[in-house]
Amino acid sequence: MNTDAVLLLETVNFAAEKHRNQRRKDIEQTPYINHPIGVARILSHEGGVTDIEVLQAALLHDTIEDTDTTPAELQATFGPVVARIVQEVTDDKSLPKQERKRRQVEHAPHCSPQAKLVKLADKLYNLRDLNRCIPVGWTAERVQEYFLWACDVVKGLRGTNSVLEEKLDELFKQRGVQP
Ligand SMILES: Nc1nc2c(ncn2[C@@H]2O[C@H](COP(=O)(O)OP(=O)(O)O)[C@@H](OP(=O)(O)OP(=O)(O)O)[C@H]2O)c(=O)[nH]1
Repeated sequence: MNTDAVLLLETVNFAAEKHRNQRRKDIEQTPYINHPIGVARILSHEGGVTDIEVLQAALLHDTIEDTDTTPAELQATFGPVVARIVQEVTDDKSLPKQERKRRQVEHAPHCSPQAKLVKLADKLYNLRDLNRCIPVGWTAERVQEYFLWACDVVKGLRGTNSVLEEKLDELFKQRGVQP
């Protein structure tokens, strides 16, 4: 097997173990790992991304934010570039939600191109997921607010991958959100 395939298997296995007890917020309680795998697949399959470190960071993108994984652990296991990309896309969960959301909008234009790719694919996955089914307890207004906020974040990520950006724009248009 080639080196990239071995690396991706190691990475997806690490993410699966870290997220093993977590579920998505949908009624079916989909295993959480479906999300990072789907984000990495959007990048490779739709975005044409072949940079292995970006694909690894996509698989790991929620490990620091949502599990006991530390930046040092990612650095030791996957190297400094992957660890840095994951840190760039990690929210500080100790902050109040509105402040976290505000910081994402503010921070987006200052991310590296690699982190911008992960963020674009993450938003595309989550918006498609909202179209597929509404998370338990969410109102239609909350869904619309997520679209509006995601549009603001994406504004700061533009000029990174035209295919992903066009697909996001189509979703915003369907919701009447002005990109
Ligand atoms: N659409 C959808 N999202 C789900 C589902 N299950 C979990 N999520 C996650 O919920 C988050 C969005 O929910 P919010 O209420 O806005 O944020 P919060 O969980 O961080 O407080 C996203 O994570 P995040 O890391 O905060 O991403 P982002 O909000 O920074 O884009 C998304 O990945 C689901 O079934 N459908």
